Amino acid sequence: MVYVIKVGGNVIDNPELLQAFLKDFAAIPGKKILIHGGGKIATRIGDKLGIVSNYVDGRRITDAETIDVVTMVYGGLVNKQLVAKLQANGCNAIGITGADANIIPAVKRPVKTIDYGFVGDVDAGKVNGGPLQAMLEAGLTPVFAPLTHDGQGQMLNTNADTIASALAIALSAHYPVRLIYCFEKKGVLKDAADDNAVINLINREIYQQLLEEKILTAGILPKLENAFAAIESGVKEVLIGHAEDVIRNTTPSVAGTLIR
Ligand SMILES: Nc1ncnc2c1ncn2[C@@H]1O[C@H](COP(=O)(O)OP(=O)(O)O)[C@@H](O)[C@H]1O
Ligand SMILES: CC(=O)N[C@@H](CCC(=O)OP(=O)(O)O)C(=O)O
Repeated sequence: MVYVIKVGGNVIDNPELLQAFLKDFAAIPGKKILIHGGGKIATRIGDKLGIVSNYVDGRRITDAETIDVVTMVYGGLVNKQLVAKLQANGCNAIGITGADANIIPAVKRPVKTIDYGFVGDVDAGKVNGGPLQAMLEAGLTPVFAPLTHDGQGQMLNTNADTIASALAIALSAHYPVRLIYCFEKKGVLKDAADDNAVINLINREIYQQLLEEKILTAGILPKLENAFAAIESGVKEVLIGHAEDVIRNTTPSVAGTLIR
């Protein structure tokens, strides 16, 4: 089993939670990949530079100045800090973006009603799993920043949940894969204000119902859409759960929300 694990910005932003998560992640035996977000840190550093962040439907409008900020923040600061902390925990991490070894080619999102700027759309079928497999077989743990490229020299900003799903799909051609979304809630909640109202299982039918009841909002929607995309393209299991439960979620007795 290969574990493809995504950790979100709210965990990265919380030093204690992050430290505990990285220690647990490092302790997971076998082949694994980490994908990180960092949207909040990019916003903060952008603000310091006078480059204000704008979002539409949870996606950052990435103009020419913003792609430079996110390339620095995700590909540099966040990625390398995570790698150094994993190394300190005995995990042989290698930090990369989707441009490295051409693992994630993407297409700049076409302008329709909204111009997202340098945002990359990924076709999971075009992900190059080969270099990833070579790293895993060499005992390395790839750590991905949420960045892709257009093959013509331009870096692109891609949502980290989408990258995790695309990498999980590409690897599922070679290994059984469990995709785990780790964030600061115990799972998908039936009531966003009640941290204990975890929905244990979501299938397409339940998902439709939850959408109609308007229980799901903002941040959780891209996670679920990417989770279903993964399940429907060969990924064996997808879990959405708390970063504190990451070890448990690599065992059969899972905590959080299972997507089926
Ligand atoms: N039904 C729900 N269950 C869990 N989280 C929800 C729900 N509806 C909205 N959310 C929000 O979605 C957020 C997660 O999205 P996001 O911040 O993008 O995650 P990440 O930290 O992984 O990048 C949570 O912090 C939570 O506030
Ligand atoms: C295109 C787009 O929106 N990209 C995201 C990438 C970072 C991300 O996904 O971070 P979290 O997982 O912490 O939300 C952004 O710049 O915010």
